[in-house]
Amino acid sequence: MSHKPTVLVVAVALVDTDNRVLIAQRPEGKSMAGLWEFPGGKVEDGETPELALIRELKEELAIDVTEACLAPFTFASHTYEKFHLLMPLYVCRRWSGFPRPTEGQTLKWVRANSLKDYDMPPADIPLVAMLRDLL
Ligand SMILES: Nc1nc2c([nH]c(=O)n2[C@H]2C[C@H](O)[C@@H](COP(=O)(O)OP(=O)(O)OP(=O)(O)O)O2)c(=O)[nH]1
Ligand SMILES: [Mg+2]
Repeated sequence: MSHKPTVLVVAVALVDTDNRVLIAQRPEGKSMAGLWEFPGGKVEDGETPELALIRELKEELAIDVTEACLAPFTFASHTYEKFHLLMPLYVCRRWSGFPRPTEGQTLKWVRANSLKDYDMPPADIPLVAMLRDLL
């Protein structure tokens, strides 16, 4: 029996017309600083996962996404030292606006085959393999 809380985080693979995926490098001062991740964040009380992701994409990348453009793809379920992460991953190919780093992150568009060259949180490793198969 584990006493770790389960934390619900939503994330997205934004895919452009060249089939590249957007990743963001977590800034200094945050947990797992320096690692590359899929944009997203924690689902807050009273939010659906989709509305949380729409909010996070506005906050972190200044883009607008609609719920209809969020396709559920897979999820991560990973035990960290202090909590268990449950993280649905959506795929999104349509948004409005041009993604820009509003929170000090570094953004990068990467081919699915090259995602393995970026240091990502351990929870993300299985997701990378699935994206490689999809794209
Ligand atoms: N966004 C995101 N978080 C991930 C990924 N992989 C992974 O282990 N995580 C973990 C890191 C964090 O512990 C948690 C997300 O927390 P966060 O700090 O980004 O949450 P947030 O955007 O709501 O930001 P904050 O207001 O809590 O600072 O999930 C990923 O690919 N994307
Ligand atoms: Mg975040």
